[in-house]
Amino acid sequence: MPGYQEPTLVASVLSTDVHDLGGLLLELERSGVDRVHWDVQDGRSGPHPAFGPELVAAARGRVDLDFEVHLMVDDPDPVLADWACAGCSIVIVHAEAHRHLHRTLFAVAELGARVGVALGPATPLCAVDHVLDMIDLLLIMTADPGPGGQPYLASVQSTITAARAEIDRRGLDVALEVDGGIDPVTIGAAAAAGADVFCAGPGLLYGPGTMADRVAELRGAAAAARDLRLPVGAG
Ligand SMILES: O=C(CO)[C@H](O)[C@H](O)COP(=O)(O)O
Repeated sequence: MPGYQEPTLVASVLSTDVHDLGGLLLELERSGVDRVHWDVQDGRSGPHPAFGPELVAAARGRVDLDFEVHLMVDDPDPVLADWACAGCSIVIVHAEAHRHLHRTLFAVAELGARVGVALGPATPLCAVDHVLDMIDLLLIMTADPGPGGQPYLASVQSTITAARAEIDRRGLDVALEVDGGIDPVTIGAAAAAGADVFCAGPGLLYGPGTMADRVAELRGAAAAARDLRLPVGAG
């Protein structure tokens, strides 16, 4: 199945006390998480100002995990370089923020970062139709921008399904990420719809059991749902 990857697990650290961040990053690395997701909200597109690039640059040297930044801001262009230079290998901007999305995505690529575009839960897939062939990652929000701990919006399921179908129809190498309300049950729904990258926040960081247990449970649930999609012998 073109572009359909092994499940990638991404940890959103939005809900973390910055004083605990160093230890948490090391624990995430030990537990087998694939990368760290930094949520940036400007008080308009998303309600809470969170991390700045200086803090992320300081964290960059602490772990080998990949970093991605999710810019939930109305005007990301002035800060793209700050985040790429802070060590975020994937820079994700919102399609809703732009009249000139191509220009912003070219700017991300020129900075040497992988190019990501996000859709809010109410935004239809056609908002990225014209850029799908120039991005590395499409992030579909399965909760509104805001704090962690919101429920998974099942109404977004059809957007995930449509995105997977379009990526495969065009034979594109675009990772399909979901973000918001991901838990051991909803991760299966998202994987069954075709997502292959799963961002989870407080449930992954602070849920029951050890972090390694939670990582294994989420990854296992995603892989099981993914395997149901695959024809026998593929994978
Ligand atoms: O984008 C986000 C908030 O806008 C977060 O990544 C997301 O909410 C993570 O937390 P949870 O897994 O609890 O939904």
